[in-house]
Amino acid sequence: MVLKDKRQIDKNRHFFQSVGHALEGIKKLILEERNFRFDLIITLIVLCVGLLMRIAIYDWLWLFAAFFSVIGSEVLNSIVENVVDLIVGHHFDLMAKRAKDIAAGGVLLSAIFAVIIGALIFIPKFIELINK
Ligand SMILES: Nc1ncnc2c1ncn2[C@@H]1O[C@H](COP(=O)(O)OP(=O)(O)OP(=O)(O)O)[C@@H](O)[C@H]1O
Repeated sequence: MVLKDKRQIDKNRHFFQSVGHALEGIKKLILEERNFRFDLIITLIVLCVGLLMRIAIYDWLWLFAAFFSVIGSEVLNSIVENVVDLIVGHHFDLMAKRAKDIAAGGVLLSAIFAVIIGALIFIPKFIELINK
């Protein structure tokens, strides 16, 4: 049964099996993708600062939009890298470079979005703290 599951290529039979595979994917992201771990650490730090500064619910909504934008694009980047590697292996290929660079560009754009959101929320709070 376990062996069969490990080599499964047919559809998941029930909801919990799908969730199990999704959790396995998240575990792989955490263990094998350095940039994903970096994003999680930054997210945790920003969460702690947000809690300490007691930011408003409206600010939390923007922060979570930023977190999931970065994490989502990092996941897409990992998918592209894995699929490209699966197709071309270790050969240099201009289309592989194009796909990987575009995926990395998506991560950079969402990181810029997150930095802008963070700056708009936290810079006024820090200025307020300094002027107290
Ligand atoms: N098969 C390939 N053919 C051509 N260029 C490639 C190939 N594989 C990787 N590259 C180039 O090398 C860069 C880094 O490769 P890759 O994305 O696999 O490394 P990485 O360290 O996992 O990247 P990231 O920092 O996004 O996690 C790519 O953005 C691309 O420019």
